[in-house]
Amino acid sequence: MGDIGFPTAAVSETRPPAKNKIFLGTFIHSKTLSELEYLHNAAVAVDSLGTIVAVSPDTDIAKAKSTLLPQLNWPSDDTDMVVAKAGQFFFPGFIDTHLHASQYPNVGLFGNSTLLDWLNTYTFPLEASLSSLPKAQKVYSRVIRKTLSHGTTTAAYYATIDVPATNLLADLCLSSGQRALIGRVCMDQLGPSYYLDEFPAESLAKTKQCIDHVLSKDPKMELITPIITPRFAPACSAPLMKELGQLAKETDLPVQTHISENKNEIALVASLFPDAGDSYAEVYDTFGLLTPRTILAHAVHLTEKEADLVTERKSKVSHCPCSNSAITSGAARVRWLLDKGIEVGLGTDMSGGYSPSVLEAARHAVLVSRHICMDEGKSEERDKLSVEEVLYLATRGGAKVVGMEDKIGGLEVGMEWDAQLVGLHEVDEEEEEEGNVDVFGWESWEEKIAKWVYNGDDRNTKKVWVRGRLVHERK
Ligand SMILES: O=c1[nH]c(=O)c2nc[nH]c2[nH]1
Repeated sequence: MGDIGFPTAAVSETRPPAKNKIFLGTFIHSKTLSELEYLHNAAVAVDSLGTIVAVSPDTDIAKAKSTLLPQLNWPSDDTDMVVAKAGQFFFPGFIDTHLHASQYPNVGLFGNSTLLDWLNTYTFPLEASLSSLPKAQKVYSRVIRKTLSHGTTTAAYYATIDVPATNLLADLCLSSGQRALIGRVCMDQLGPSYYLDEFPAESLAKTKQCIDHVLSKDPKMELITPIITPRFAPACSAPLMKELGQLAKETDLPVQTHISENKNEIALVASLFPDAGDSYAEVYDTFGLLTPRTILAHAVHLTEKEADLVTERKSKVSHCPCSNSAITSGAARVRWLLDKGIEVGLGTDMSGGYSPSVLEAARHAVLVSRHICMDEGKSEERDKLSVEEVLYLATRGGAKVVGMEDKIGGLEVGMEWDAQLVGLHEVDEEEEEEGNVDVFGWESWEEKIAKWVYNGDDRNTKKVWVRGRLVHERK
């Protein structure tokens, strides 16, 4: 499998020397929210550190060798050429802005539950059991491999309250080469007695241990980043949220939490925090947790005033349509959030969500937006999200949500090569079919992309790179 895999020690010190690479073929990425850019017969040059250093139109392999290599001063025997086959294209890696690595074994297991009973029945027992490191190793290795195989190059992970298991997740992301935000879950109330931080001070100290661990392994946060993770307001006491808000201010680290997912949850927040503002968003704001680096998952039932506050604080939203439908939380109004100027990305939210695939989240986002349109009297045709728009949310939008828009989400010079090679099956009577998307040859590229969004899966994800390194290859 070539140069797959990183050692687990600090990234910058121990990376094996990588070769320069030139990718050749069709490149597709979002230009704006509503527009994809298609570059055919092009070459993208990626240096040994994984940075895109040239994008060259009208370049085939011969021209790349005769013109691009000399321009870059790269010796041809030290440069790998990666050529897309007919029907294949390069696309930015997906960014999953919200998922619980620890809940992966439970995907598809939610019955008819809704948030609060789902947490007690399915979620807390599983998360608690991951204090067993062999079990955590099995679950975390699998979720990383699985999400990579679906083209997820960056993941904002929740782990559990357990420090060694959370640190293991960080180590495994490093060794697998997946870019990740690693969050130790903080919760000192509401959960069962066997799965709680005892005191705010303990929760804070354990969070700091995980932050230190991540920074000791990747001091420049080139691949993994610690993220402060108050589970959600009902599970965090006021003193704990205050400490975590203070920590966010001191460290300028990102924060992730849940907001306004379910109506009973919102009522619970109002009853638990009568003195911390008038709404769920104001509770977080009271404790300094609504920062420009905060990722708010769900945001299904935000009021106008709350959305305005989120806009003002420049906090971001992770839209989790599979989860919102599966555990009957509601339909988040993405167009409305975007109109408010809020940055939105997509989250699989495993295991509230049942699928590891951001592509699945993208198609579900399209469908949920149509349900909003059918909710007569409230919405307009323009609430519908297009294929182009959900692909933007899956890449550039997600990059903004995780605060990495200068590095990932697009394929321009200066960005890092976090990308996937997608192949769609060209119908041929002689050949066995591969995957669920059939291309007959008369489709435009726009139509091929639409077919991929609605019917594609991991069988179409042929290769995946993070920072220029191959991290998944479909055999
Ligand atoms: O979808 C969700 N998954 C969770 O694990 C969780 N915890 C609090 N709120 C939550 N929502």
